[in-house]
Parts: sequence; structure tokens; C-alpha cells
Amino acid sequence: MHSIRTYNAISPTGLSLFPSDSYHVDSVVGEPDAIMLRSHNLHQESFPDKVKAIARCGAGVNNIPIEQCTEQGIVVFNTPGANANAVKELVLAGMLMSSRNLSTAAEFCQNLDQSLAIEDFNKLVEGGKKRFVGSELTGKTLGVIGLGAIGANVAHAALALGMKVVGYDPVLSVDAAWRLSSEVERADNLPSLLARCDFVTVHVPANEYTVNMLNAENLEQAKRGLVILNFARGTIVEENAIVSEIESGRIHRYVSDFPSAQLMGREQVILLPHLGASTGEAEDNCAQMAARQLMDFLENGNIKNSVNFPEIHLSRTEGHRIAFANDNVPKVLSTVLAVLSDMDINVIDMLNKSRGEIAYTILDVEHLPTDDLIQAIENIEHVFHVNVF
Ligand SMILES: NC(=O)c1ccc[n+]([C@@H]2O[C@H](COP(=O)([O-])OP(=O)(O)OC[C@H]3O[C@@H](n4cnc5c(N)ncnc54)[C@H](O)[C@@H]3O)[C@@H](O)[C@H]2O)c1
Ligand SMILES: O=C(O)CC[C@@H](O)C(=O)O
Repeated sequence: MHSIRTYNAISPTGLSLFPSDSYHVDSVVGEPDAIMLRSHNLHQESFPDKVKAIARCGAGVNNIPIEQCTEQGIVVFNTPGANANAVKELVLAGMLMSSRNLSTAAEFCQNLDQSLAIEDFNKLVEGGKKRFVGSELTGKTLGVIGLGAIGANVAHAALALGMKVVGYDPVLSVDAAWRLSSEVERADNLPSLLARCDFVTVHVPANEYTVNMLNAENLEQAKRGLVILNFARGTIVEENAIVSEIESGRIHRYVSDFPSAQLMGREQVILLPHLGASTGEAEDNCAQMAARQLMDFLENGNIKNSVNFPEIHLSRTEGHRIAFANDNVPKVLSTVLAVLSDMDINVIDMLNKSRGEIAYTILDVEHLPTDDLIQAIENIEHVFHVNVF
């Protein structure tokens, strides 16, 4: 029986994929084999030795101590792309809300004096028209910072609306580059992107390189009347700089999924309660993807969409499976194979992959591995987390 500890409201469509006769899935599990979560912060928590994997139902993994997990041999998964459409749609909504002054216009209507005679009431309504006159998206330029799953979706939707799109992503993967429309123009740096855009949206992970990526220095280069959309993480945009450029009139609107006290109460700021991925469809997609990845790992040792371990898939044929992780240094695999050979154990199939400082091997052997064999592999220098499936 595998046990999975859950945090946050995870879609039952995903949780129900775990067969109840072989999985115990609950928010109260003392020593789980794996953890499944959304935005819950794990940074202050320690993980018992039994924990082998953590699955983030979503894209951002800044709530998980990845380095600590890697040191403990814990495989961390996320669900790339599973909520990208939901975020894209909210970015489009944010652009429309800003360009047509929708939040202030809607608030104006909610606060109209209901006691007025119908003619006076209608006059006020018509007066609102002048006050909230907006502009159209077609023909405007959108800057997209980070052209991964969400950024590319947003870029393509904006092109379909007749916008020009300029992208900035110096670390774009080859696969992501292939998926991107050739109509997306490339900016070599942020100041040049900011100088040309009417809207700028950020879709990069929160990490040490992206803290305050939009800041006082580069916002000075921005075109007047800029709308900034932040559906990535609060730390990516320097709030003090946003506030001062709102006051200077350079920034027309700041739309953020990450409210803070400093941003509240300003007409030019539209705040949402981390709603980007909150659609039934995205929650289902994320939870299902995370559940499938966890099951394939816990049952077969296969790894898909990990942020700290290599991708690996070895189909099950016959025999019994051993998987182990080790520091990516020479001679570990040959030492393990020598142990198997000394114990007269026949290897049926094998796959070894590495990523940075981690190597990971799946071995299918003919007979059920004994405790002595597992102990012997565990005792080899640089080996950690040996599992039998
Ligand atoms: N508001 C929400 O609910 C919500 C939902 C999903 C994702 N997110 C956030 O959005 C982020 C992006 O999600 P995604 O699914 O598009 O991820 P992704 O991994 O598909 O794309 C991220 C892109 O950012 C690029 N990038 C990384 N560092 C960069 C840098 N320093 N400068 C420029 N580009 C850089 C990468 O090359 C990649 O193309 C997530 O990490 C998460 O924090 C928020
Ligand atoms: O789980 C959520 O609701 C938010 C997920 C989102 O922030 C992500 O990074 O994918």
C-alpha cells in the first residue's frame, strides 16, 4: 500500500485515479511515500526518510525546497502546461479590463444612486460612458517575458486578436522555440522590450534570477501608458517601482494575481486572489497529470516532468525492478553491476540517465531482489534511495 499526503484542495478527478486497494490518499498521513500539493509552502518542513516524491499540481515550484529534496533523493514533479490555458484566458481578461477600464466602470454602476428618477439615473449612466472610454487591443504591442507554456499561449492569442507581439526569453528551450509562431518578434533585452510595448506580461518562474526582473531601472525605459500584467509571482516585479511609475503616470494599470498591502486601494491597480489556475478544467488537468506521474514513479520508478531528476521511462516486461539514484560520478553503475554479478543475479533490462549532479538507473532483474542485495547496493559510495518495484 502506498500512502500519499495531500495539501490544498486537489481536484477529486485526479485523486480518484489512485486505486483505493493500493493507495491511501489523505491530508492526514504520518509518514507518506509521496506528497501531493498545490501552493502550500513546504520550505519550513522536514521530510521523513520514507518520502520518495513530491508532486506539485501546477507549474511553479517556488513553494518547494528543491535543493533539500534533491539532497534527500526526493523526486519533485510538476505539471507543465496543464493550467496554461486558464492563465492565458485570465491574462486576456486582464488586458481587456485595463484597456476598457472595466473594473472601475463596473464599480461605478454598482454604486449608482438607485433612488434617482429614471431620467436622472440614465443621465448618470450615459455620463459613465465618457469617464470610462477605453482603447482597443488590435494594433497594440504586447511584450511577453518568458515564452514557455503560458507565455506562448498568450502570445498566440494576442496575435489572433491582431496585436503585435514581442518576446523576451534568453533561456528558451529548443522545444518551446519550435512551438512559437515566427510572428513573435524577439527582444534582446528588457529595456528595448519595455520601450516598444503598450502591454507587458510576465511568465517566468520565481527564482533567484527573476527577483525584481521588472524594476525601477528598466521601467524608466517603458513607454508611457504601459499596462503590466503579473500572473507569474509577486517577487518578479518590484512593487515600489510600480507604485512610483503609477504616480508618475508612466504605468496606466498594473494587473496582479498577487495582492499586497502596498498595492491595495489604488484605482490603477487590479488585484486578483491568485486566480490564474483556478478553473475546474485546469485543476482537473493538473491533478490528473500529477497523479499519473506519481503512480508511474511509485509503481515503476519511471520519471516524467521532474524539476530535479532526469526524465526516464523503461517499459515493464518481466522480472523485478530496482531503481536507484546516485551522485553523477564515474564507476557507480559499474560497481552496482559488479555486486549483481558477484551475487549471480541476471539483469534483463536496464536504463541509466543523468541530469546535472544526479544519475538515476532502472534495472530489471530476473529474481526478486533480497534484502542483502538492496543493502549491498545502498552501501556503495554515492548511491542513495534504492527502491524495489
Ligand atoms: N497565477 C497562477 O495561478 C499561475 C499559474 C500557472 C503558472 N504560474 C506561474 O507562471 C510561471 C510560468 O509558468 P509556465 O507554465 O509558462 O512555465 P514554463 O516553464 O513553461 O515557462 C517559463 C518560461 O520562462 C523562461 N525563463 C526562465 N527564466 C527566465 C529569465 N530569467 N528571463 C526570461 N525568461 C525566463 C523559460 O525559458 C520558459 O520558457 C510558473 O513558474 C508559475 O510561477 C502562475
Ligand atoms: O494551484 C494553484 O491554484 C496555483 C498554481 C499556479 O500558481 C502554478 O504555479 O501553477
